[in-house]
Amino acid sequence: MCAPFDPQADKSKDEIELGTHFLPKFDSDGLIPAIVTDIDSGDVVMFAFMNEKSLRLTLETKEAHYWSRSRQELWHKGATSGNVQDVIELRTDCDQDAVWLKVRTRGATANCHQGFKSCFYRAAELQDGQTNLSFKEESPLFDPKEVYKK
Ligand SMILES: N=c1c2ncn([C@@H]3O[C@H](COP(=O)(O)OP(=O)(O)OP(=O)(O)O)[C@@H](O)[C@H]3O)c2ncn1[C@@H]1O[C@H](COP(=O)(O)O)[C@@H](O)[C@H]1O
Ligand SMILES: [Mg+2]
Ligand SMILES: [Zn+2]
Repeated sequence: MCAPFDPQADKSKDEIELGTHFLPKFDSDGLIPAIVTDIDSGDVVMFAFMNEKSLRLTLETKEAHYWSRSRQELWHKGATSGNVQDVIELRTDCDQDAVWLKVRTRGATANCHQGFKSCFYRAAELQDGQTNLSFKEESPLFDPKEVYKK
């Protein structure tokens, strides 16, 4: 099936940056970065990539779909864990080479496969010449071993 958006190639800068047509720019691997935030808190909860198919499925179903580079497969987030991300708004940036998904997450409301609300659950800080990570979320919202059985 045809994607409900045109490729960016051969479009003018004004059409891309100030127009009203979605003209996503995929990189040489056919991927576009997706930043994901929680609709209520505004926190960044995930960063992943989409290909044309996952972007189309996300627009059609209003549930986040990605392309997993490590698993080399289309990934409907939450298919195993139940933590489906309902997409409330999907934005693109000025030059349309990144997307921003504002989501409400189902189930345990954890977006990370480690059970945390956000994948960004640790902060880096320089201490005595060493950069240490400190946990910004107290504990995971689910037990990954139980949920993913691996
Ligand atoms: N559920 C997740 C998941 N949730 C969030 N993330 C984050 O999503 C990002 C992209 O995922 P991947 O690592 O698969 O893809 P990638 O970053 O393109 O590939 P690499 O460069 O890391 O190899 C990573 O930064 C992860 O931290 C997850 N990454 C992988 N999973 C796996 O997805 C499978 C299905 O989980 P559910 O979708 O929750 O059912 C399980 O096997 C999980 O382990
Ligand atoms: Mg990764
Ligand atoms: Zn994560």
